Formats: sequence, C-alpha cells, structure tokens
Amino acid sequence: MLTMWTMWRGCCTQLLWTRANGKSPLSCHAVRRCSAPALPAASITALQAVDLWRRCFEQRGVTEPRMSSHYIIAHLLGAKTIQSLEQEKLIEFLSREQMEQVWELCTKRLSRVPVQYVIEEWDFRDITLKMKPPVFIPRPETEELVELVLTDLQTTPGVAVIADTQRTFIEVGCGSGAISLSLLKSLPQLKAVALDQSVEAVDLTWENALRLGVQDRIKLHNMDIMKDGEALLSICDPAVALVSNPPYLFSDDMSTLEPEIFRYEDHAALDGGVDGLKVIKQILMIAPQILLNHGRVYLEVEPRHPPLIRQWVEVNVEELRYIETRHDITGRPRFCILQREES
Ligand SMILES: C[S@@+](CC[C@H](N)C(=O)[O-])C[C@H]1O[C@@H](n2cnc3c(N)ncnc32)[C@H](O)[C@@H]1O
Repeated sequence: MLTMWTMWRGCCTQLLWTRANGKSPLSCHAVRRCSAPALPAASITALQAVDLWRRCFEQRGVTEPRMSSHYIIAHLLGAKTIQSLEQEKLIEFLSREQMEQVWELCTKRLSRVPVQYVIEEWDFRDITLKMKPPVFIPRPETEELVELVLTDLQTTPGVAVIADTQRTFIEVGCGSGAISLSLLKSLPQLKAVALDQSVEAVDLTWENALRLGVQDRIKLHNMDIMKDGEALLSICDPAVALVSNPPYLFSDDMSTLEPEIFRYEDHAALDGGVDGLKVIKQILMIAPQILLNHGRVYLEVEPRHPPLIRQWVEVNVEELRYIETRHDITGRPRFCILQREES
C-alpha cells in the first residue's frame, strides 16, 4: 500500500524522529524567523509555485523542502500528491485566491509548522485523519504496529479464538485515533476503549471516529493512566488486547528533536521520563488486570527498550509473559508483544 507516509519516507529517512544532526540542542530550536517571499503581482502556474516554494524552503533550512511544497500545493488543488494531478492542471495559471492560499500555507511551513498540521490532515494506512496541533502526528512505524496487531489477533492460536468472541481492545494514548480507528476499520467485529490524558487528543479521536463512521464501536475517556489506572478497571470489560504507542523518548533526548516536533507537538506525547519507560511500566502493571487470560499487550517502543522491558516484567509482573520483540522495516527492534497468563 503506497501511503503518504511511504512516499514521504521514500524521499527522506525518518522525517520527524530524526535528531537535528550536528546541531546543538540550542541551535536546533533557535529557528531563523524568515520572511516569506512576496506574493507575485502576476499569476504563476502550480508547477512554478511548487518550484518557487521548494527553493525557498531549501534556502531557509526547512526540512523536506520538496515534499513540503508538493503536499501543500497538491492539497490546495484537491489532490493528495502532485504526481496524481493531471499535467494540464499543473501548467494552468493559479487564480489570485489560490495564490493567496498557497502563500498562506507555505508561510506557515516556513515557520516550521509540520506539513501535517498545515494541511490539517494525514493518511494513516487506509484512512485519512484530521490533524490538529498539538495532538501527536502518527508516524510510519505505527502503521507497522497496526499490521502486526491485525495479523497476530487473527492468526495466533488461542488469541484468535478469544478475539473472535471477546471483541474489546484497549488503547492507551490514542492521540488522533490512528491505531484504534485503523483497527476498527479493518476488523468490523472489534470494539475499542481508548483513552488519552489530553482533551485535545480525545476530541480529535472522536472527530475522526465520526468522519470514519465507527463512532458506535469506540468509547473514549480523557484519563491519565498514571493517576487513574484503577478507574480504567471499572470502565471496561476484560479485553483481548491492550495496544499502545506510548510516550517513550528518554527525557535527555527531548532537546535534540527537530523544531517541527519540539515546538508544535505535545511534549506529553513524547517524553517517557528518564529511561523512557515511565508510562510503559504503568501500562504493564495494569495490563494483567484488564486483559483476559491469553490477552496480549502490543507496544511500540524505543529500540533500546525491548531487553529492558523483558527484564523488568520478569521481575515485576508475575502474570505477564514476554512473548517476542519485532523489528520495523529498517531492522530496528521497535515492537514488544506480551501475554497475560494466569499462574
Ligand atoms: C506517541 S503518542 C501516540 C498517539 C497515537 N496513538 C499514535 O500512535 O499516533 C502518545 C499518546 O499518549 C498520550 N499519553 C501520554 N501520557 C499519558 C498518560 N499518562 N495517560 C494517558 N495518555 C497518555 C499522549 O497524550 C499521546 O496522545
């Protein structure tokens, strides 16, 4: 499936998680304030606008200059990509109104607003999600997490059986709803209970659920798992799976993030504490109480985490067994699978 992320990733490696290589933490956040080029008096074509803004982004040090200009201008012309537009449309002169829109959105990008917030939507697997700052922008690795969960729920003996009869899964930290809504879209028999500490995230997931027509199969809660873990037990029936892409960055790494992330995304979605495991440990403590026997936990984590999680669970959570670590398409260990097993 050629998603926006695949194409984006095809042109760059690791857009958003990349640290500002070679720059000191200070310099990477001290973004130059750039004035936008003046709106030309005469009209230009879409292709000329794409090229003008690409060069402008390049000169001003905006990451992914080509893709940024492509996505914004394609979006304004009613398409996902420049490549999907007919040649005729690309060489037509833009109207004054279209020119003003291009300038407005590209100027936002110039001040390092992520392109996903600029165009206010983004594709995740086969769904299009509305995006709104500061709610976390779903990353390509998470598409892999969803694939993994879907396959595992349908093919693992024992898990597949309970997934067939007990149909609720829980997501901790739903953000824009990417994981839960994608799973609901793919498996019509499933129901979700999703929670997030951010009101903006819960509201955005609800808006996206309505857009996708799955609102009857999802229950949403504005809840902080660190404080209201016990309350979660009272609001949902035992579940077949607990899925999460929690905040997992080591606090020390926060200052090395690109300006797009550091300045615009909710830090609570990213910062996992000193060892990146603060929320993960809480999820693992609660998991045995909210999962059915043989129910599974699926986590997206930082590449350093899998051995630490395995070790920690062995010592601290009797009823959870570490099943395996899975790698992402770049070969990094990024996903952990655990299973509840009654002693
Ligand atoms: C990395 S983002 C993932 C969002 C979404 N699931 C995705 O993959 O695009 C982590 C999410 O967890 C939420 N979160 C962080 N700490 C939390 C907590 N203590 N309780 C509940 N949600 C939390 C954040 O608000 C954020 O939306």
